[in-house]
Amino acid sequence: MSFLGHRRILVVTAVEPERQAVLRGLDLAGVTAENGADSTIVVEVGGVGTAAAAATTARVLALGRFDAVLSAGVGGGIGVPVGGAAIATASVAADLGADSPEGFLGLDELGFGSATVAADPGLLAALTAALPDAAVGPVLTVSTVTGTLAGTRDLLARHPDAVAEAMEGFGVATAAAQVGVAFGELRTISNAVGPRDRAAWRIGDALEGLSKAIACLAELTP
Ligand SMILES: O=C(O)c1cccc(C(=O)CC[C@H]2O[C@@H](n3cnc4c(=O)[nH]cnc43)[C@H](O)[C@@H]2O)c1
Repeated sequence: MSFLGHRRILVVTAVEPERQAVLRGLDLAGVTAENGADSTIVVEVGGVGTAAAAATTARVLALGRFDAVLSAGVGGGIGVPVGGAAIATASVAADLGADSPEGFLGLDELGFGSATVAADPGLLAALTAALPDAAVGPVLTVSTVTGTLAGTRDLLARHPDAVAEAMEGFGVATAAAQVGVAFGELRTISNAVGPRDRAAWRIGDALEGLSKAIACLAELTP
């Protein structure tokens, strides 16, 4: 059996409710995920933020049992409605750099490497085929959730094609790239990126969307 065209896939979520949503989706499709030695799919909680996500991903990938990793969870939508899905063409560390009177200077401009990790083309193709209604574009990874109009405008000016914002993708991607494992990112939308309105977040809708998306992925897999 395979999942998304891969023999052994690791799914990394930030928090346990996201892991449970992924497991419900697999269950809906009749796929069993266990954190055991023989599983096709293993779902791990990595923690919130890039450091925890990268460390967890690196630790689990070091077992050498995986040929793909998917960063999955809820996220802020950029032109994508609550409950909808966003698939990353790349994960971008959008606030990794330096501020300056002239504006933000990213990692690339500073000469310290790249703030972008592209999704694996095969994994991206499998995700978009299974989820034809999902938005497809760069998914931004931030350390601080965007919460002001000025911050939103700055971010969108720098990343006009971005479809979502979350806090882990770049960390998972960096760990995957270092060991040559295929990487992808899937987000379902809990809130719009914009001025902070925590009461408007719909985590439940996004988790339900995540379960449905994962079920679609599993059903499409031969
Ligand atoms: O209420 C808050 O201020 C708050 C601050 C930090 C994190 C949270 C979470 O709920 C973390 C869970 C998870 O959610 C992802 N997420 C969801 N929406 C966004 C967003 O608009 N921008 C960035 N990340 C978002 C993120 O990946 C976290 O892991 C709440």
